[in-house]
Amino acid sequence: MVDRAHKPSAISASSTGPQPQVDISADDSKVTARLPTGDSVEVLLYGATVISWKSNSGQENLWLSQKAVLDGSKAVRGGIPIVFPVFGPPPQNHATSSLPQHGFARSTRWEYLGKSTSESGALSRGGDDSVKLDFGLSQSQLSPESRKAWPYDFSLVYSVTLGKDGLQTMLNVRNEGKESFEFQMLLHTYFAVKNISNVSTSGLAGTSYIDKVLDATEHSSSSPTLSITGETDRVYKSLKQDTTSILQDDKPRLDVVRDNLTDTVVWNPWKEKAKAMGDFAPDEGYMNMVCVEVGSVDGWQKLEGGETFEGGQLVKSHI
Ligand SMILES: O=P(O)(O)OC[C@H]1O[C@@H](O)[C@H](O)[C@@H](O)[C@@H]1O
Repeated sequence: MVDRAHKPSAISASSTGPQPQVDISADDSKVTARLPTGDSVEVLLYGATVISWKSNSGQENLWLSQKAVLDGSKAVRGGIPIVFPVFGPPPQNHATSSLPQHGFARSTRWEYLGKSTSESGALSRGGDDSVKLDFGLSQSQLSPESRKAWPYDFSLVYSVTLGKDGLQTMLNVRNEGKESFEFQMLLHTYFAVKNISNVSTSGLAGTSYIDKVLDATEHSSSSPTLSITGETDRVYKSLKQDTTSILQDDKPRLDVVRDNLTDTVVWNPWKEKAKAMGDFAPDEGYMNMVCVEVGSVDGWQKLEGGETFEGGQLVKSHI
């Protein structure tokens, strides 16, 4: 059971005043929330994976594979899987070495901690409602294998806030033990796009990146935009701009604003790799997605006993 008391609220929430018209339903596998404006979000308890975020126009903003496994037997291919406590294949000779790629958070069932609603939060200008859904994961909820592989006393609170102006997802990490630990975190967001041929991203210039497709070494680019024209797997480090924008046909489609995080991964598997993934469908799905993943993955965050760290993103959709 995660203690929610340690969690600083990502937006102000209130339970007084007129009852907000937010529709929330929760069952054994997922939590769904819909605002009076029509915006909606669906969060699977497995991995606390956001699997759908629709704007009031009905437009889906996240890409989810048609073959995504949603029964809790495999990390979800699509939506927003949470990467913790290690990004990518774990390095040798590190406390995370025995963990699987991207850690355990995306493949463990989380607990729904409840909701709070607000009429004046950061995502609800002009008196409209927003809703914050909290999910928790702590050491006692891990499988025996994960607990053995990473034997630290931690708790995570993941807050998913839906407002008419966007979706905010914040991860709060707390060291509940006495021994310090190191971790990386990343929100592996699969964004839906109309056609990757006419997609570019901006806000990533003027900084170095590791190109995992080319040679896993450091590169830099001064170009203000990045077009995705083939397999792309870049880790941008210590970004100066807070916002990475996804443009479709030269028009802003989504803005991804980092909060207390410095790094961003841009990933598209392209044709061959997409086809080789058993849970990636349809084969041409790579044309309709791009991952822009905010995180802290360059080096490690260290928490002493009793310390907390919080980081995440605010995503705004232009349609
Ligand atoms: O197949 P997975 O484990 O979900 O990982 C998908 C991709 O995730 C990205 O974040 C990594 O940069 C890629 O290297 C990786 O291939």
